[in-house]
Amino acid sequence: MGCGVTGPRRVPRVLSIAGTDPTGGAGIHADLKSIAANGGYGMAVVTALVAQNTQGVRSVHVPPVAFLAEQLDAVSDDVDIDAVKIGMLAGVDVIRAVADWLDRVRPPVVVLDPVMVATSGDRLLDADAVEALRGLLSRADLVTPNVPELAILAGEPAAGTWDDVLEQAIRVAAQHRVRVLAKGGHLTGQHLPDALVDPTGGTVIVTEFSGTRIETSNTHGTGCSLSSAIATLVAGSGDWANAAAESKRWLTESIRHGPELHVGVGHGPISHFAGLWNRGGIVTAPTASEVEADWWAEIAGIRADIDDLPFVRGLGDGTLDRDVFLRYLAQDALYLRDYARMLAVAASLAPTPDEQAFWAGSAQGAIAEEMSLHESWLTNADGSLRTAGLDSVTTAYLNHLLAAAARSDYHLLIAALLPCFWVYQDVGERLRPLSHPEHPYRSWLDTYADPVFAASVRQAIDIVTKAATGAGDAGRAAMREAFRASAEHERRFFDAQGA
Ligand SMILES: Nc1ncnc2c1ncn2[C@@H]1O[C@H](COP(=O)(O)OP(=O)(O)O)[C@@H](O)[C@H]1O
Ligand SMILES: Cc1ncc(COP(=O)(O)OP(=O)(O)O)c(N)n1
Repeated sequence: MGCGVTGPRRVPRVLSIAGTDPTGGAGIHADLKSIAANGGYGMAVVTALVAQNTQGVRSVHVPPVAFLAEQLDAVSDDVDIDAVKIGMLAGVDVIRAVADWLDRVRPPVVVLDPVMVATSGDRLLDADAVEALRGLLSRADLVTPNVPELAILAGEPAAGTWDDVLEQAIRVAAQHRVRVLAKGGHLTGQHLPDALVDPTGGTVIVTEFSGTRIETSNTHGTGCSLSSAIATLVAGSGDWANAAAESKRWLTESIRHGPELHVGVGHGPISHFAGLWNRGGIVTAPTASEVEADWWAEIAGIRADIDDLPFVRGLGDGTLDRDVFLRYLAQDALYLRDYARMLAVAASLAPTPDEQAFWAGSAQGAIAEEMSLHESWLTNADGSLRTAGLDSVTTAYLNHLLAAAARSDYHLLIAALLPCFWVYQDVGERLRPLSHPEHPYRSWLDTYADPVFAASVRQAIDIVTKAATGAGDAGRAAMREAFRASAEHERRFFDAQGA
């Protein structure tokens, strides 16, 4: 069985073919925001320039249709389009040009919002263009009419109840063999459902999405935004019902925050990015090197204290009592045995094969180091092993690591594991030059010259700081604290045996 590894998310490339709204609430402006808010890369081809604001439409200018065709070709000649959302089409000539282009390019997802009349009551589609618009239905995968638009597509009077809306949507869906998103915005009442009517599997499947009407006048561009969101999400997942459900959830959140924007005095826009902003979307993350500098500075005091410890000084100048040193190494060997286990847990939680291999390799390295300590230092003259039990300082350090591992939180665990690499190497860097042929701890000091160890410290720092950049503010703060606490345990570990 192949176990896939998640790569970077593919960003759907979504084209909006629609009119403009200089106040940014509807048309291509709303579409681009909606596409971005739902994780897509937005592109736009303008069908009509509309002088409008939150109070209404003042005039419409439709550029020559040949220029529309040029815009469409400019995009499709260059970009692989994952989804198209079609909004305001203005008139018959524009509809024909878009239909021709769709027939040539055949984008994989086409969502048609059959824009006919704005909230203000102003026409956005010529009266004689309705039949041409019906002709586009067969080229769409989903059509998203509001109540009056659905009635016009059905050639019937507008529905007055949700049940009537659903029946009308089923008739339109069956007649044109196209999915219809029936929307309840133009009905009255607290309950405000939408429903996906899907005839594409032979029988018509109706999936209803319940909702509650928000008391607000910020509903300008809701239809544009909803249809763009669905096009974007379905391009990513292929799941129409889920895309519609998620889009409605996002739209509801965005409608709720619309009034905070204070845009216009009429029907104001929705706040497309409110959810993102509220969840930290405009906070920039530090780079990995900024995290590295910040964390290193955070433990500067601990590092200075370590350098000053009698144990470390004695280790450097060779005056350290041998028995004290051996007690230290005995604890180190005990520590390494469990540290290797935590490294193996990190390997099991790692999100990529490279990181998995790194932690697994480090676990193996820690066990090898423990075994070599026994061989070279902890074997008594009679061949027996010098034994020791875990002291309280080693136990506390291991408990800190165990707690991080027990939470199965990869980020937290690797932050807690890092000081054993980094602080150890840092201390060694300063001790190593003190080594000389007669130094009693020469072989131990010289291990710090090992370039393989230096490379693995570098890799550990890179992995952990990169993970921290993507961990979010709270996650990064927790990682920093786990890192600091481990550095403090390192200090106590050096200090524990006295000197
Ligand atoms: N006041 C509101 N509260 C919550 N959702 C709304 C509100 N008004 C519209 N919606 C939602 O906005 C979307 C568009 O609705 P609708 O008004 O029916 O279409 P259009 O904007 O195309 O005229 C639908 O998902 C609908 O449920
Ligand atoms: C250029 C343009 N296109 C569409 C609309 C209508 O937008 P819609 O999403 O239907 O929003 P309402 O304003 O009708 O709720 C528009 N005004 N301008």
